[in-house]
Formats: sequence, C-alpha cells, structure tokens
Amino acid sequence: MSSPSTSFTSIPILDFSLTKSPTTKNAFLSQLRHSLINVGFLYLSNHTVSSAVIDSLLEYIPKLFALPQEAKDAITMANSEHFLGYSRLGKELTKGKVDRREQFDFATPHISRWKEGDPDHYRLWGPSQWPSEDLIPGFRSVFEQYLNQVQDLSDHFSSLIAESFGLDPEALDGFYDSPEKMQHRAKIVHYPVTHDGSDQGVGPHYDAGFLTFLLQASPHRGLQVQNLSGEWIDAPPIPGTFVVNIGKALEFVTSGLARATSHRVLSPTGTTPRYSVPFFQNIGLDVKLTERVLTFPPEILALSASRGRVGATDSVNFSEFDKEPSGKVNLIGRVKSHPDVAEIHYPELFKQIFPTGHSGGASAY
Ligand SMILES: O=C(O)CCC(=O)C(=O)O
Ligand SMILES: [Fe+2]
Repeated sequence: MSSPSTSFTSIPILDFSLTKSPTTKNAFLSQLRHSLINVGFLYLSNHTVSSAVIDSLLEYIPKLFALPQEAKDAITMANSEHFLGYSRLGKELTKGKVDRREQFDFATPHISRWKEGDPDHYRLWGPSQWPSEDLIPGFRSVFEQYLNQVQDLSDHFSSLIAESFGLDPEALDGFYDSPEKMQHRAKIVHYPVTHDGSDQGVGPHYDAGFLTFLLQASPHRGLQVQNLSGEWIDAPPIPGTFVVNIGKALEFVTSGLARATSHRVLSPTGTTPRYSVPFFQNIGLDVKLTERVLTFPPEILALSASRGRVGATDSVNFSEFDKEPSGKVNLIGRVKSHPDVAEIHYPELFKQIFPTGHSGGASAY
C-alpha cells in the first residue's frame, strides 16, 4: 500500500457491505484510503442503490436514444440556461476536440435558483427537461428514483471518505448546502460504434466536482484511467458495481490527498453502442475552496508523500478553483464544453472565453 511511486495497473474493488459492521468497517476504510490516495478510482460493489431500479434504467436507456429525433431535439440543451437537456452527437468538446457521444443531461429536482441580483452561476441550477411521458412512459419516475438513491449513497460515501482520512464523519458537511439547496447532475450517454479511426468517445479529462458515481450501462470496455506513469489502464464494466472517482474540487480541499485522476472513453468498435450514466455530486454553489482547505493527521499526510509524483497529463484542468466559487468554476466548464448553449444564454461569458468564436478553438480545454 505505501510502496513509493508504484503506479496502479488495475482499479481496486471495494465491498460497501463491509461498512455495515464495526468489525469490518476499518478494513473498508483502509482500502478506501489506499484507493483515494494512490488511484483516484475504485469500483463499489454491494452498494445501496436498488438493483431493480438499475435494471429498469438499463432497459430504458436504448429506448431513450431510439426516440424520434424530433422528440430528442424538443428538449435540446440549447433551450436551457441550466445546461440540462439533450445534446446531439458531436455537440460537445473536450480540450477543443469533438467528443463522439450523444447524451441527455439531467439533474436532481431543483427550482430555478437565480433571482435578480444573484451571480450568473446561480442560473446553473434549475429543472431538468424530460422527454414526453407518452413516448417513454415511466422513464422519468425510474430515473428520479435512481438519482435520489445515488444522491443518498454519495452523501454517505463522503462521510466515509472523511473517516478514512482520520477526520470526523461530518468533516465534509460544510461543503454542501442544506438538501433543498443542493443539485447534483447526471448524464445518460450513448457512444456509437466507430470504424473510421476517430476514437474519442470522450477525451482525457478530470471531473470537476467532489465524487462521480458511474454506472457502466452496457458490457463494453472503453473507459480508461491514467496511472502515475501516464499509462492508460482499462476500467471494464463489472456488473453490480459503480465506478467511483474523485473530482478536482475534492482533490483541492484535501491538498491532493484524494487524487483526481485523468480518464477517457474510447469509442466502441464492435457492432453495438456503449452506454453509461455518470452522476456528478456537486458542492454548494457559493463554496470557495481556498477558504475551506482541510487539515489532516500527519500519519495520513505521510501516505501521500510516499505516493510519488503524478506525471504531466494532457487533461482538462479546473485551475479557477483557487479564486472563484465552485458554481463559477462549474459554469466556466459548462461554457467550454457546450459553447453553442453558452452563446445563447451567457453571451458575455461566452465572449470572454471564446473571443474569436468557438470554432476558433480559443478554449484551454
Ligand atoms: O462514459 C463513461 O464511462 C465516463 C464518462 C465521463 O468520464 C464523464 O462524462 O465525465
Ligand atoms: Fe469523467
């Protein structure tokens, strides 16, 4: 566990049921600590999200993408100042390069947050756009149940992270607002088969927030995670698990103890598409990370000192966390990923980030 600068070659699998008994919880916390410090990714088995809800969601996903194009376009993200809705294939960028995926961005229920005088980034949070109930009956209810259960799991998981680092279970609570003032986002993603050699399902990137819970919703490989030496390690789907990874915000407030790890998805090359459902746990919109950096016991800090240095990666970064509130950092990320939506709803910010228009490739991403 503490061997210096070893680079991982696989992603650890953690059994969430170990947290239920005081006799096994410590073993879980120790595996969690190792995964956070050395890998930044883990699989979580025997978790608390209902398998009936997941199975039902898995059945809906191909039907969702098979909806008529007009029904999907009716809820296009361009309608939404919250960046919620449908994006056609090729509408999203990572580091200025087009990703080959089609997706729906949804979020946990929330009112439109922004009021006169509020900062622009309050406009990020608001209601999802749902496909017509007649066309896909029951989907919304199943997905809302799913989001609710993953949200509960993510809350619980954040207290386990605190404990694994020798802190009180509540140590991360100050990063979240009260539940009715929180909104978490999730996407349902379709990676079509490609045979033309352009394999960027999604390009190398870090996630921005605290924790991501990813459901790999078809049996395809494609997700890859970059280790300390820069090699790409496969993270194949394991039925019954989530892939959990650390975002840049959690890395920042743990002074790098918890690693945000670069990852990407290669497009499937066989005959069937790949599907996935990432859930991005947010923190409060107003939280300034520099004001809340945590302090850790010295024996925990020593573990990260022996980890070895992370080599240069080619990933998207979120360098604005050292000055801007978390909501603003997220808004900047959304503008860079979805410039066509930003141009409609955030014309000023769009101009600052893309002074020559978005085809000019001015983005740092
Ligand atoms: O589709 C996947 O497996 C991962 C997607 C991802 O990393 C992301 O959307 O941030
Ligand atoms: Fe990601």
